[in-house]
Amino acid sequence: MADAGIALVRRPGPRLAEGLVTHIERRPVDLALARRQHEAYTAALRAAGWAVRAVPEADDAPDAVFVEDTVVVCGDVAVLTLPGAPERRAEVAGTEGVVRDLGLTVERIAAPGTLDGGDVLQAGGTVYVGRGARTNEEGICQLARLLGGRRVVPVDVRGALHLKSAMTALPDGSLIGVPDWVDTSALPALRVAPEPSGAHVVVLGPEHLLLAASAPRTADLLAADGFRVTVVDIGEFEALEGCVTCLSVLVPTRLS
Ligand SMILES: NC(=O)NCCC[C@H](N)C(=O)O
Repeated sequence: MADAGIALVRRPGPRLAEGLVTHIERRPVDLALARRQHEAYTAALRAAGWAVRAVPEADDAPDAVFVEDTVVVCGDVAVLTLPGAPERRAEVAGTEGVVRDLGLTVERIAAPGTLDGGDVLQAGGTVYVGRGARTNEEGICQLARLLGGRRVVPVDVRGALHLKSAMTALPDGSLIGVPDWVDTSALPALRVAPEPSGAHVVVLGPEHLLLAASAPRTADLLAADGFRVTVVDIGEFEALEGCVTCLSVLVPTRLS
């Protein structure tokens, strides 16, 4: 059964260990283990009802596995990004082919705008966009125009790579994360995640969440709230500042 929608993923390439690190110390990455972790992550999406669609691999792009950063899907519109890190811009072409195949309306961020998908958090009817090292004001303005009609709220991010490194949303649109990493004055209440990696929650279904194994206290907290919580070990991606959110783009089934 795969009725939740389509999940875009991209397998880790041979140069994964060369991926960018900004806020953490570089440590070695075990490519074979990363590939196994990615398969388990993909299996968790499938088990939750998502039809997994592979974006063509991009072997020369070490960070290509973090496919979320290449596109923002909002309703029927797919906005191809212009990643803030020049090293990552070649990743977008492969994603474009797939979103065109899905029949989405394709738009794109253009220079001098920059925008990473990891900075875009859709929560309820609001689109929060992180303003920081990877996403600039011009990128946010372009996104707001392309998503015309949606409420777009810029949020300053400090000390974290992306907005979704710092906070994500639960199925009811409420926020969970690390208050020190975002300008909370732009936000409604932000529930404090007991550990930093608990800031990253993927909504697999109305009562089903995906979390990293490195966030056991957050997993317990959300399970106590009544959520079904699936946990995956993504340690080799966390070594490159990745999280559960950035390894996929979920395109929910549109009900008509
Ligand atoms: N959305 C995300 O959180 N993406 C993680 C990207 C990690 C990658 N090493 C980078 O620095 O771009």
